[in-house]
Amino acid sequence: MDACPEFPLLQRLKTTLTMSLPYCSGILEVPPEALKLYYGGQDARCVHPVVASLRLPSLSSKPSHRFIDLQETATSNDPSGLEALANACEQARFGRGEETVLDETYRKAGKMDTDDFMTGLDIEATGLRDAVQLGLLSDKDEKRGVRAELYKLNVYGEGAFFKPHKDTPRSQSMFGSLVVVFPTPHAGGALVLRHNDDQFTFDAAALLSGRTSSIAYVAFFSDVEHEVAPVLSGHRVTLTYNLYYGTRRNIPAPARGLEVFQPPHASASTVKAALAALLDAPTFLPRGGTLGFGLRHAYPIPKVWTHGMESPLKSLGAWLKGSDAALFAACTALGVKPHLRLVCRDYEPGCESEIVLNQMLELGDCIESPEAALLSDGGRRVTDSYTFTGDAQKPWESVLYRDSFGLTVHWVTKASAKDGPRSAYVAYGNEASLDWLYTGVCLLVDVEPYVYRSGERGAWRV
Ligand SMILES: O=C(O)CCC(=O)C(=O)O
Ligand SMILES: [Fe+2]
Repeated sequence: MDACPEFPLLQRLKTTLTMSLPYCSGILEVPPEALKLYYGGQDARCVHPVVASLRLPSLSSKPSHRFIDLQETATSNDPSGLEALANACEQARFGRGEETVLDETYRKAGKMDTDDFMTGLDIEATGLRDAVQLGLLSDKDEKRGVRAELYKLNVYGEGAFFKPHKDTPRSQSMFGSLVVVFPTPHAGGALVLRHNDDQFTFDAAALLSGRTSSIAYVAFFSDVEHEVAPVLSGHRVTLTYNLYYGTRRNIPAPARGLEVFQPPHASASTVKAALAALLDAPTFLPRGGTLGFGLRHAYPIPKVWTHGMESPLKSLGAWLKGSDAALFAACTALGVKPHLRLVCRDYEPGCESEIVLNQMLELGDCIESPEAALLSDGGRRVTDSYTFTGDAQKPWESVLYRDSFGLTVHWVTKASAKDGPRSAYVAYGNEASLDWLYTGVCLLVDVEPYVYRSGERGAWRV
């Protein structure tokens, strides 16, 4: 019999939570003003959408000022507004070597410069900039912040395309591009991305089908080659933004109305499906147990904890982001309670066991055995600790500590030992010395025995 038949399911869950991609994509529901577009010469940028909408009749009577509600085009059969927008565009050029060239065998599309139009889409207020930051920057870079600079409006009519290329970085801090696709009726025009040996397709026409108040977005790093396949019918209207590293900032949880497709870890429904498939396997933890996940993002937890400070775990649930938020939501949706905990290990040289805490402790200044102090203050020892390796030959790496009162934890992803708060204590060995209790933050999930979870309460089946 296969030693670990649920291996592919574990692998899927781990990959879902940790996979890093060179791009992110999704759909965002936006307010009506975000789909309003003013164009037609220098003055278009000076027209505030609210003021402009009051003055529409006089505006539209002037041929140099035009307005289009892209939401209306999504439901009407009259393409004249989109044709007028397409006609107001110039032919798009592109960079070839040192030059900017026009070559319709390589790129066929219309373009408008930022001086000549004004979009009602506010990428800050709608949460789009945050979605890009969350989806594209890894754990290590996530606090760098993203600044998005509007670059062009493009209209790809029937037969328009853009052959494979990489975007020209406009400065050293430019690291990528963001493309927003409006819900205008069109077919074809998928964006194909290539990176190393991987290929990804972002088909906005398919993603937006049946939606009138959403935009589709894709953001990718500058080293990603990409091409726009020919548009088969209709008009593909896009905004492109150059992405720069910005100033450090914390990012909030995903915006309302945001549906993330990539990366998978930022989508609660993808994480839920992967976790549900694992819990549905009769061979996985047949007698129940505890699943452990290290949090993958950094949080504004005070680094040094002293007695009297608020519990660092108290408000963390509301702060979770990206994969952590998705995992928490997925557990809740499946009816398995996620518990945020601190875990410490290696606090004593040579001792590899872990102790899980539900609050931070201050050990004080006369500690001979920090381990005993932690255990007497509510800490629980992980007596059987298994870490998923991702290696089919030896799926679990285990550390067993013979003690029948502790916890058995199966770590799908491991908590980094030092990303939580820490507190100082004086350890007495041969001589007294200042030492630190280091903690990591993790999420523990109690899994019921298979007979219970597969019964009536197996509500996680999706
Ligand atoms: O419209 C797209 O999806 C990509 C456009 C593009 O590659 C560009 O403008 O450089
Ligand atoms: Fe491009």
